Amino acid sequence: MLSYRPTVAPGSSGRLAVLQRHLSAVPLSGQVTSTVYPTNFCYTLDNNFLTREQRQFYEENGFLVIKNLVSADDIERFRKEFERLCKKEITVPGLLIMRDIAISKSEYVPDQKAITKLQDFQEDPELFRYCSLPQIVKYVECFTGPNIMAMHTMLINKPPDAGKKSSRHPMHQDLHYFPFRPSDHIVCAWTAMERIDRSNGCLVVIPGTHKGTLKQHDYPEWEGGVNKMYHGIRDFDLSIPRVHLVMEKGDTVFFHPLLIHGSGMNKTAGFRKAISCHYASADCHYIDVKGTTQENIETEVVELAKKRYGLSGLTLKDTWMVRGRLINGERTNL
Ligand SMILES: CC(C)CC(=O)SCCNC(=O)CCNC(=O)[C@H](O)C(C)(C)COP(=O)(O)OP(=O)(O)OC[C@H]1O[C@@H](n2cnc3c(N)ncnc32)[C@H](O)[C@@H]1OP(=O)(O)O
Ligand SMILES: Nc1ncnc2c1ncn2[C@@H]1O[C@H](COP(=O)(O)OP(=O)(O)OP(=O)(O)O)[C@@H](O)[C@H]1O
Ligand SMILES: O=C(O)CCC(=O)C(=O)O
Ligand SMILES: [Fe+2]
Ligand SMILES: [Mg+2]
Repeated sequence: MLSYRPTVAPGSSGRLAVLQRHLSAVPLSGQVTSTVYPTNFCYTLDNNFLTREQRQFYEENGFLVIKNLVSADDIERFRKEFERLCKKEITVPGLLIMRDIAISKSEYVPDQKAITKLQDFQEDPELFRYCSLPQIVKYVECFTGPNIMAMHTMLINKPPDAGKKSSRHPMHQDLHYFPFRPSDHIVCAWTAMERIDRSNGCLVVIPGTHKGTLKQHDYPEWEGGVNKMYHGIRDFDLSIPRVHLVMEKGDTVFFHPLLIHGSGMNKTAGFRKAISCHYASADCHYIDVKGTTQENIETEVVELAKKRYGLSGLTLKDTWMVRGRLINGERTNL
């Protein structure tokens, strides 16, 4: 059985040392049991696929790392497809190609290497294969139940930092972007396409924050600029201990949409790659975000849709309805 050892930010407090010991001790993958579980789990479902340890870990921490879940062959295929898209050998409806703010504002002549992220690849059959990989969907079902929608897809190509620290992703909760609930039936799968550690900007999480509420998000006040829509938690206290998820190629983390996370600066010369999908139960329902902390992101997304597609009068809900794709079961609500 494999076990998972995170690294911990400097200045680890006693509390964090305890957490680290806890994290290292827990076996996280490889076993399917038919144990009957007690009923006090609220973030995972009773489908007997996760081990009791895996369930307990997710319940307490809001994330679960499964080692070596995606094969090197599949990752190679995603990488090739990414290159074809960057070189514009193919075009895909709805695909959003985003450059890093520091690169977009510089004299730098953009080539495929200037791309920081592909979003909304649901119409690209090769990349979308990621979202349907059976070994991923098996885990997803433990959080969403059998009616599964792929709501949001990304291939993140974190560039070498251009010296402005804009390759960082501020600490945030993904639920800020989502006008659907309940949050416990939403989960992100994020797969490392190569080894990812602190040198190239790994995911950084604050364990247990999935038990909290959705916080106010705004643009952080970063001197070197912030990428479009990279909102962060307002007045975020950086003294709170963070856990750095060091992952090998193919390792996959499943995490709750309220889990506070971000990613560090890429200090290497390479483009750090990860592929991800946010899934939700098709039985979730849309909410109106007017008058909530999510109103600011709705305004931005709606403005962008207007600029790109000339459509006015959209809501955040509309932009998600068109992107969602059924993966399993029945498309009931979303
Ligand atoms: C859970 C999940 C949802 C969490 C997240 O994914 S958070 C991040 C979400 N991010 C996004 O959705 C990013 C969306 N990206 C975009 O909308 C686009 O890439 C844009 C930023 C609008 C740029 O697209 P496009 O218009 O095609 O690019 P152009 O090169 O023509 O530039 C147009 C104006 O936009 C600026 N720009 C380009 N890239 C960025 C950037 N990364 N951040 C901020 N501003 C940017 C660019 O400088 C230009 O500005 P002006 O010269 O018009 O003032
Ligand atoms: N000044 C800041 N304001 C807001 N968020 C920050 C700030 N500095 C870092 N962060 C965020 O904190 C998270 C983790 O950053 P951290 O510095 O711990 O990781 P790192 O850069 O990968 O590692 P290292 O500390 O080894 O450089 C990232 O999401 C990053 O964007
Ligand atoms: O840096 C990454 O790979 C993760 C980014 C992220 O958390 C997001 O786009 O929501
Ligand atoms: Fe995120
Ligand atoms: Mg740092």
